Amino acid sequence: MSEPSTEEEFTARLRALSSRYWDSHPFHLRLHAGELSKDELRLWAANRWYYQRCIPRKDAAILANCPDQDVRRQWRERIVWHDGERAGEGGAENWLRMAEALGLTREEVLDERHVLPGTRFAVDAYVTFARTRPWVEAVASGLTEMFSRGLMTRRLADMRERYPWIAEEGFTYFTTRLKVIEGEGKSTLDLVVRNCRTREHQDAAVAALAFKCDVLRAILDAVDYYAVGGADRTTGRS
Ligand SMILES: O=C(O)c1cc(C(=O)O)c2c(n1)C(=O)C(=O)c1cc(C(=O)O)[nH]c1-2
Repeated sequence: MSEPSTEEEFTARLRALSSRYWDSHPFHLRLHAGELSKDELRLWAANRWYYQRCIPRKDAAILANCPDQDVRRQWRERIVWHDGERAGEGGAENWLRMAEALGLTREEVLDERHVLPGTRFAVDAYVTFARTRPWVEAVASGLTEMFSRGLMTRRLADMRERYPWIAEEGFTYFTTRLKVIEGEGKSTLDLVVRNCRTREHQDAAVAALAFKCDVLRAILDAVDYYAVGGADRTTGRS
């Protein structure tokens, strides 16, 4: 069996996956350049909703699989952040408000009528991964968040500038997310490094992060196909 990487080498291997992250996806490039129509932005928000909705279930699967009380105490905060302490609060609620600011009704987002098959398959694969893999691999798969801060900061600035018709309340999801993201990314990285001491575990964590990058890109592939081609969502034909 190979020797484990040092902490620095292991961290560098994880960070190197940033090239596979969804910031460079053509759909994100068009979003940032201000090139999306209102319908395309709505399709994006309604599909991302399915990801947002499933994240707390993914995190609950991690809790269920994790025997370490300290880790569980730290991790459960994520579920509270997304679901809120009570109805009408939390990240999921703020995502819905953004969808409304883009012109969608709450009902059409909640009933998932715009969620594309590719989005559903990709997001469901992420939840299944967290349910079925060791908890530390599932935690490692969430490390895409290390890469998300720069992207989200740019997205917020570009959307405010390039889509001035979006009301400021629509951006609360991103402004509040940005406040927690740096701390979460760093503590998640520490957790993965501390708990992956063999080469085998380190390789599994790198593979988990690569898998997650593919989940995210698959969501945008689905949205991009229907947005660019103007394909009919029931037949898939242009
Ligand atoms: O807007 C983005 O680009 C972006 C990316 C990611 C990510 O990289 O996984 C997350 C989020 N946003 C996000 O808002 C969020 O709550 C989140 C949770 C997770 C996760 O895997 O647990 N990723 C992300």
